[in-house]
Amino acid sequence: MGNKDWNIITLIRAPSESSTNNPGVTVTSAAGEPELATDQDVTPVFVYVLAFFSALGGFLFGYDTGVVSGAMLLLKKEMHLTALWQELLVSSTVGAAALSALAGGTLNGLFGRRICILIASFIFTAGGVVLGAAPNKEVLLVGRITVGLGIGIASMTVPVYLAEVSPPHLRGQLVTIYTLFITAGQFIASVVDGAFTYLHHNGWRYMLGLSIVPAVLQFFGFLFLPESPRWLLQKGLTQQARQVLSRIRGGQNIEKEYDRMRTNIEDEEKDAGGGLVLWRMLTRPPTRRALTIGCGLQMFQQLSGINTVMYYSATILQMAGVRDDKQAIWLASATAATNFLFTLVGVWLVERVGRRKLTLGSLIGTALSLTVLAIGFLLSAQHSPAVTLHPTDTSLNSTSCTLYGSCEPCMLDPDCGFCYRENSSTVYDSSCIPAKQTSPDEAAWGRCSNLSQVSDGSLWAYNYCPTSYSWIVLLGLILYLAFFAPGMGPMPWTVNSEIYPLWARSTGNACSAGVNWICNVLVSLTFLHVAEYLTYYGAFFLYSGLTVLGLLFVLGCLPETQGRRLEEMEALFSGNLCSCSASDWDGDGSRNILYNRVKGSDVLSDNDASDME
Ligand SMILES: O[C@H]1[C@H](O)[C@@H](O)[C@H](O)[C@@H](O)[C@H]1O
Repeated sequence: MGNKDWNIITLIRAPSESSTNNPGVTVTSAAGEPELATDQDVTPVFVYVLAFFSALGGFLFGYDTGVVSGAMLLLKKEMHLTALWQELLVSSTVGAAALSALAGGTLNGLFGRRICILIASFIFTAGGVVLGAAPNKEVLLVGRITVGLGIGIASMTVPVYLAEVSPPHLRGQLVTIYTLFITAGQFIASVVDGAFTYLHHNGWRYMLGLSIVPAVLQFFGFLFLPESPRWLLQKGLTQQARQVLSRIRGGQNIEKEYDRMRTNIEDEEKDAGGGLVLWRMLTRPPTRRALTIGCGLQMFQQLSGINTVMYYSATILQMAGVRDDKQAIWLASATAATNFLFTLVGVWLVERVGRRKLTLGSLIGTALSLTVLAIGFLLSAQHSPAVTLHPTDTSLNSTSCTLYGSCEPCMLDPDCGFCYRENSSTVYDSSCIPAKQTSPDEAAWGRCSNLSQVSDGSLWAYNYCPTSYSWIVLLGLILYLAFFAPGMGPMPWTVNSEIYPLWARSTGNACSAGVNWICNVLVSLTFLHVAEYLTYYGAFFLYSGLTVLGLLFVLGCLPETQGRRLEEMEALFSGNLCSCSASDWDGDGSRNILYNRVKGSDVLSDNDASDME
C-alpha cells in the first residue's frame, strides 16, 4: 500500500474494540472500501506453528511442576520417603529453575533463542528418562534438578522468542498462549496423576517419565524452525535475518519492517555502550524502570499465592466435604482445568483490553477473592469443633497433640490430625492424635490408624477441620482462579517479553524469571510456617494485603504496551518511574503514536500511517 493511500485513510473502530486486535480492524479508504491496515495484519499460519512448538516449553514447565504432587503420594509409600526427602524432591526443581533462569540470560545472548530452546528440550528429555528409570531417591533428586534446569531456561527464553517473531498486533496473544500452555501442562499432569494413582506399583514412573513425549516433540520441531530475526540482526547476520523474517511473514513484503528493525537495533547498540549488560541496565533510567516493573510483576504474581492456592486446593476440597482421597485428586484436576480455562479468557482479552487494564482488573479480583478465602477460614476457625475425647492411657499424653482443646490448633500442628465422627454435620467423639510420620493420611495409633478396617464411621482430617463454612472457602477458590488466571497469571510473562530493548532483553527476562522462581520457592517453603504462626486465615489475609500492594505498584508504574513495536519500548519507559504521563497509562493513550482520536473514531495521521506500513 503506497503512502498516498494513507493520507485520507480513516481507521474506524468501535470504542470498546481494540484497533490492534487485527485482523478485526476495519480500515476504510476515501472511497469507503474496506482495506487491511497493514500487510502484517494477514497472519501467516507459520507464526502459529512457531507459537505451538515454542509454547511446548510452557507445557513442560506446567507438567513437571504439577505432576510431582500426585507422584509423591505413591513415591513416599514405595520409597519410604521422609518429610525432608519429599520437600527436597519438590523444591529442588523450583530452586534449579531459579538458577538456570538467571544463567539463561547469558546463554540466550551467546547462542540465541533457538539453541536455548533446543537445549531446554534436550534437558527435559534427559530429566524425564532419569526420573522414569530412577532406581532410588538419590537418582530421583538428580532427575528433578535436571528438569528444573530445563524449566528455568525455557521459562525465560520462550516468551522472548515468541515476542520477537510475532507481528505486533498478535504479540500479546501469542505470548499469553505460552502461559496457557503452562496451565495446560498443569491440568494434563493432574489427569495423569489421577489415572496412574490406580497403579500402585511404579505408577510414579509413568507420571514423571511421560514428560519425554512433549520434550522430544519440541526438540525435533525446533530442529526445523528458525532463529529469531532480531537476534540474528543483533549478531550482524543480516542476510539470514531477512530470510527468516520473510519466511515468518509468509513471503509478504518485509522490507520496511526489516529496515526499521535494523535501524533501531543499530541505534540501540550505539546508544547502549559497552560493559556488563546488567550494570548498563541499572545505570540507564529507562531500562532500570523496565527491570523494576518486570521483576515487580513477577514478584507480585507469586506473592499473591497462586501456587499455594493450587497446591492447597485438594485440602480445600476435602474441607468442603470430599472425604475420599481419589475423589480429591480428581477434583484437584478440576481446579487445574479452571485455571486453564480462565487463562484462555486472558488470551482472548489481552489484545482487546490491553495489558494494564487486564492486570489491574485481575489484581482487584484476586485481592477480593483472597479476602473471601480468608473469611471462610476465619469462620471455620471460630467455629472449630472441640476435642471431646482424651486418651485415658496417660503415657500417650506425652505428645502435644492430645493437649489441644479444639480442631483448629490441632490441624495447624503438622504432627497432628483430628479423628472424629459425624452425624448430620454435627461432630462428636473427636480427638487430636499424632499423624503417621511416613503418611499423615492416617493416625499413628487409635481408631483412625487403620481406617480401611474400621467401620465405626470414624473420619480422619489432616491439615483441615470439618466445618460448615467450607462453601465460602470453595467460593473463594473459584473466584480466585477466575480472576488470577486471565491477568496476573499470564501478564507478568507477556509484559516482560516486550518491555526491554534488544540489548537488554535476555538479561531482563533472565532476572525477572529468576525473581519469579525465587519468590515461588519462598512462598511454597514458608506457607506452612506462616499458617502455623498466623493461622490459615492470617496467611490468606497476608496474601490479600500483598496483592493490594501489587495493585498499587501496577497502578502507579505499569504503562500500556499494547500495540507498541518492540523497538518503541525504551521511549515508553523514559519518563520517571511511576510518573509517566497519563496518556501512557491506558490502552488508547498508549497508541497515540499511531492514532489521533477524533470523535470516537481513530484517525491515522499521515506520518503515523506511513510509519505503520
Ligand atoms: O503464570 C504461571 C501460571 O499462573 C501457573 O499456574 C503458576 O503455577 C506459575 O507459577 C505462574 O508463573
